[in-house]
Amino acid sequence: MKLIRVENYEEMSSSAAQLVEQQILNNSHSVLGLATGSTPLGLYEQLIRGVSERNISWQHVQTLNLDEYCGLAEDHPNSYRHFMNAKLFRHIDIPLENTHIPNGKALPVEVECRRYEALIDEIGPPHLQILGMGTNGHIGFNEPGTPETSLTHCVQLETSTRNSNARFFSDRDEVPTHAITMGIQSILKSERILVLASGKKKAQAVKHFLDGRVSKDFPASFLWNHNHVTLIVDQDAYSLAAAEEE
Ligand SMILES: N[C@@H]1[C@@H](O)[C@H](O)[C@@H](COP(=O)(O)O)O[C@@H]1O
Repeated sequence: MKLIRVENYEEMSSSAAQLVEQQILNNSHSVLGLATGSTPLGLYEQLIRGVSERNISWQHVQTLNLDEYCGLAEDHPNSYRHFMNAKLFRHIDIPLENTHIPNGKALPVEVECRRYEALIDEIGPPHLQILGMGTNGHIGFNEPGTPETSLTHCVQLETSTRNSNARFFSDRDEVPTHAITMGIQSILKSERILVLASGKKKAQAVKHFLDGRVSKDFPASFLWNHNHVTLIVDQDAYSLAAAEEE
């Protein structure tokens, strides 16, 4: 695991953008694994600027997103499809048909999960997968207890996850109870994985992750079983791990 320590959120976002853009420059037909949440927003802003300022072309790039809420239509303001279109896809030159996100409305959900896993194998796996980390160590929506062998599946969201994501909804009760997520195994198929963590609220999770113990109680720890993981942390997110070093 490669650890990159930076000052703050802006530096984390620009270091991550450099790695993503380098991947696209190396291979214009790159497959990128993308994440939602507030962590990658600064990265996406940088990538949008990269199109006009650094001539990065997304024309042949394909993207696979990690997860989607069950029961929300694509045009629902809180669906991850809506988020990705608004925060990235609409502002870059990627053809929308090259962007893939599980369909939260598809039924039966098991069939949608199998379709998505087959898609990962068909067009992917990603050359580079971007990940945020939940405060409980979740990656995608793989909550504690998820086995390492998991493929794309439907999960019941933990109360803590629903609470932290409630800020995006007008009412906590509107936060969906279930989501479709790529499994741990699906994520580990990626060639390289880039994990981002910023802010004090991630400090405990970062410290836990860096202790290196692999356990299904902390899903991000399975990343230690992958050979090409880079973690970019800012000072606040690293603060508890740093305190331990002293
Ligand atoms: N499903 C997403 C994850 O993919 C994301 O990485 C995580 C952290 O979110 P944030 O970046 O807002 O802290 O929580 C959400 O529940």
